[in-house]
Amino acid sequence: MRVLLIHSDYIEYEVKDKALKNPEPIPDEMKKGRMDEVLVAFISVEKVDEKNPEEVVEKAVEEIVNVAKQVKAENLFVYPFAHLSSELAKPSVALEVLKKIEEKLKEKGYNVGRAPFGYYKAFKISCKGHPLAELSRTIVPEAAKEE
Ligand SMILES: Nc1ncnc2c1ncn2[C@@H]1O[C@H](CO)[C@@H](NC(=O)[C@@H](N)CO)[C@H]1O
Repeated sequence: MRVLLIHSDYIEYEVKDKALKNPEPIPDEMKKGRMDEVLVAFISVEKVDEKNPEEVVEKAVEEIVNVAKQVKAENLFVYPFAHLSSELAKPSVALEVLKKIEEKLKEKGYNVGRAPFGYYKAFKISCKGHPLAELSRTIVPEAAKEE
């Protein structure tokens, strides 16, 4: 899994078109979204993550919470982003992993938004530009490390 973390004044998105034959079904209110004072996590779920999705969910949540505490962000935004890797997991696994990350972050008390999965989206983001405002993480299941 590849994660790009951007501490932002805001992020906003608008769904434009289907990028998959069967994108995630979404209600009208999810076709546009905005979150302010937010730590945005652009996430590419990778093929290697299919070896242990539960483990990469736990590790991703830990990494995101770690950075959220450092930058004092209470709002988090999970953004499905298929452009951080050339070895992508299949969409069914990716969507489940992203939903689990969202769920577990909420369980930890954060306000969590998520952009719809399987669509082309226009988006605007305002990076805060401080030293910890742009970070990236690579997360792999332990099993993959032994190979
Ligand atoms: N392994 C994966 N990890 C993260 N997201 C993934 C994925 N496989 C499919 N998607 C989603 O389907 C859209 C088309 O690839 C993706 N759309 C995007 O990445 C938008 N930024 C438009 O390009 C994304 O919503």
